[in-house]
Amino acid sequence: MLALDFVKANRETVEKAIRDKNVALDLDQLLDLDAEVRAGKTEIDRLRAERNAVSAKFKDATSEEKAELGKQAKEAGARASAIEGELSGKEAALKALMLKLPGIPFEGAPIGPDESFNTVSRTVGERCKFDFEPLDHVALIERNDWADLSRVVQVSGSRTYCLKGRLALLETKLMAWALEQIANAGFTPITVPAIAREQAFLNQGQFPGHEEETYQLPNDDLWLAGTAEVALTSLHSGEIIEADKLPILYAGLSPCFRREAGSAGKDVRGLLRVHQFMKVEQYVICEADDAQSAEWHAKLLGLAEQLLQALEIPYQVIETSTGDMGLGKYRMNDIESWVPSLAKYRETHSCSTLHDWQARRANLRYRGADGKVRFAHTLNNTALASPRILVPLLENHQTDDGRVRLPKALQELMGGEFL
Ligand SMILES: Nc1ncnc2c1ncn2[C@@H]1O[C@H](COS(=O)(=O)NC(=O)[C@@H](N)CO)[C@@H](O)[C@H]1O
Repeated sequence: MLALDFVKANRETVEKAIRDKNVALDLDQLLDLDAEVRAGKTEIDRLRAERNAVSAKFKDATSEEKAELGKQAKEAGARASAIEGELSGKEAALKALMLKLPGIPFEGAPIGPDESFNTVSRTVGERCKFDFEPLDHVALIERNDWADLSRVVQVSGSRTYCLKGRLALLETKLMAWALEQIANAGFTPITVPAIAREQAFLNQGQFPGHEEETYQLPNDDLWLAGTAEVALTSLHSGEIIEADKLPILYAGLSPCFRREAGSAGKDVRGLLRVHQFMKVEQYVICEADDAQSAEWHAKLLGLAEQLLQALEIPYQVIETSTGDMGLGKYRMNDIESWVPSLAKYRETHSCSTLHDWQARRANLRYRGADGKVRFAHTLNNTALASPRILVPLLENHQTDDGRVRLPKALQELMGGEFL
């Protein structure tokens, strides 16, 4: 969401963001509707004032004057409620259009309609050269009986899995390890429900627009979130946070649910793209200061890179294009990890700065040191998401006899050199 006065004062910038982010939004229609709503409210106030002025004359009026005054007051009141009736529809339409206003992308973002315009910022880590034919993660799993990817389908349908044995243990320890690493960086570990109300999805930005990617619990008017970001964005909604309590830093652990409605046929083999997964999420609420947001963006990215370096997974950092970063983003850097069997880097992390775009939607405010109340800034990044991270982890560390040598950071966790 953007402030209307910002939109009016920065018309060109907003129009450019609408174009660069491929948003179907007619700014004239939005501003005309806003003008109609404001004119309607002014007219209602005038009519109410007129009715009050008329009523004030009642006490000194003669009986026939009273009849006339009563008629005038009734007419003014009827006119005001008629306008009020029209207004409620217009205000709902205005709110729906306001929710489609894009966050202004930062000037360094590649301008383009989709991910083909993304650029690589940096590549880190040597891609391993195997002196044997490497297996893909599914073959490694089957060889070591580390998951059930087939019989579970008759129970839970496609894109579901059971991790088994040491791989099941590894996932649980990985989540705890990631949570602890981010907690050691000063973030408060917090477990977060995937169950959330519709308003939380509107606040975070998943709605309107991505309802079909979200599992719904219609009997309870609830939905299942695909990321802890949904609940964390609304946890402090409606509060006015004191400046000395900022930044609020959360390391959010939650199950994540995604319908992957638009992904038919994509990544159908194995663990890359599933309906339910676990994720540790880095989340920041900070003051409405672009420099602070930029610092936190770099910090969140750095923490994710630290985890990947500890897991000894080669990766690259992506500068995401205006058309690919999503409606509310100011900036988004994905991190893509090397997947040998695909001979490709695949996204495992996504780091975003949103300035106050989510905070306006979530009514997330703070009182600055100057006493002024402002909307906060929010940022988020993946710390680790499993089972997707298991794909590069298993494949990059496999040995010629189909075992997996654990990176040092995990050997102690798992009590041995091999998974
Ligand atoms: N369907 C899926 N199956 C497995 N992992 C997934 C799936 N969807 C997303 N992920 C993992 O979750 C990470 C974050 O997802 S994201 O949509 O890109 N971004 C977010 O959710 C942000 N809140 C940052 O975490 C992805 O980088 C990927 O590692």
